[in-house]
Amino acid sequence: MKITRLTTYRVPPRWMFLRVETDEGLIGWGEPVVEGHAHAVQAAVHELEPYLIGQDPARINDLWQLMYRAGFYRGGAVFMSAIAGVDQALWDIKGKALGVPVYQLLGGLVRERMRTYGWVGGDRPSDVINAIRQRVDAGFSHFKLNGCEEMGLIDSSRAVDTAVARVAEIRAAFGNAVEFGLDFHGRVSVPMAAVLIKELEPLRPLFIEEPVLAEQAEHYPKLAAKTHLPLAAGERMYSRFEFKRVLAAGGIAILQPDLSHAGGITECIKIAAMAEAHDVAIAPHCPLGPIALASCLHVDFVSWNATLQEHSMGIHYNQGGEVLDYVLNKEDFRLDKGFIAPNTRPGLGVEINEELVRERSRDCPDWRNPVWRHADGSVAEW
Ligand SMILES: O=C(O)[C@H](O)[C@@H](O)[C@@H](O)[C@H](O)CO
Ligand SMILES: [Mg+2]
Repeated sequence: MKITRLTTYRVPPRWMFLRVETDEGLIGWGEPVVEGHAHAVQAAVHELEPYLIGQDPARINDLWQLMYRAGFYRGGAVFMSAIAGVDQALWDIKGKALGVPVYQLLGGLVRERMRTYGWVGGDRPSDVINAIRQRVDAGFSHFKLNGCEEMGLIDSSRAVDTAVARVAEIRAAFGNAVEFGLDFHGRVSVPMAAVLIKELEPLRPLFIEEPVLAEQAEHYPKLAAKTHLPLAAGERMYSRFEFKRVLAAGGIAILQPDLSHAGGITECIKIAAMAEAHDVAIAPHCPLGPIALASCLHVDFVSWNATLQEHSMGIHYNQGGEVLDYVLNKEDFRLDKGFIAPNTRPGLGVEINEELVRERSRDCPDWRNPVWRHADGSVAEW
């Protein structure tokens, strides 16, 4: 079998799908995208074509190394997301060719169901109580919300108290019947993270995500030494070569590689194994579409240390498109009180509505995240 064509489709709300064709008629789908940079990733995917066209799609490991090493420059969000989408599509083809789901190719199930969580509260986490109540009434118990709005390098006790008060409302309304991660979203500086985490401790969030920006990763161990709250990070790290340093330094209890940013299934399986060796959990990051989510779940179902899976159903970013819009087999993504069962279809298990993908890709608006500024006019981390 040989790879014959790569076609990319930028689709609302902010995703990109990759369709890989073969000379035997088998099609594989991937989701290479960095939110807000779809055009860059689209170019990076098509730059990989000389390494892929005419190649045997079964040789996933060799093609992964070729895509990673042959172009001399490597790593980073754009290149690794391009590789991720191709990798996902190659696993999809392999599973379809052999008639088995990808998790079977990776050694089979380690669990019967996987716990997931969704977002509440939006960019500026307001009205989370009603959002959580709706989800609790539907049987869900695990969520994530932004831990704060923009935060100055050195900010005030009022800013800290506002963030803490919102979380206190959740505990007051639901007690410990719910679990939630607080995403600092890279908005919090190293000094303010220590202050904010300390004030949040009594409210016992399940984890603190991106307590500081990935470029401040050397501070993770120091922050972890000051708190008992589990720290989580990974959505802005793009290969096992980045994760190895974080694991060696310690401080992170939950790694969150993104299956569409960190090199795909081939790479994230390796990251999961490295994490397990350090007694670190994985909770793959996934604010994206169905192919990314399916890829996460195949890694979850074969990784003993996978604990939580993010999904983007109902996420505040999904204006103009929802996770299952492009999926024909919606029933395979049903959440039962937040848990999801393994998808037993061959490959990744996503039956793509190709006609809708082509239609929605024709005039797909560019999504960009908002640009925030502090009161003094300086750029704020979003
Ligand atoms: O944890 C999460 O889902 C992420 O922080 C998410 O909010 C961002 O990655 C967003 O997708 C960037 O455009
Ligand atoms: Mg996050």
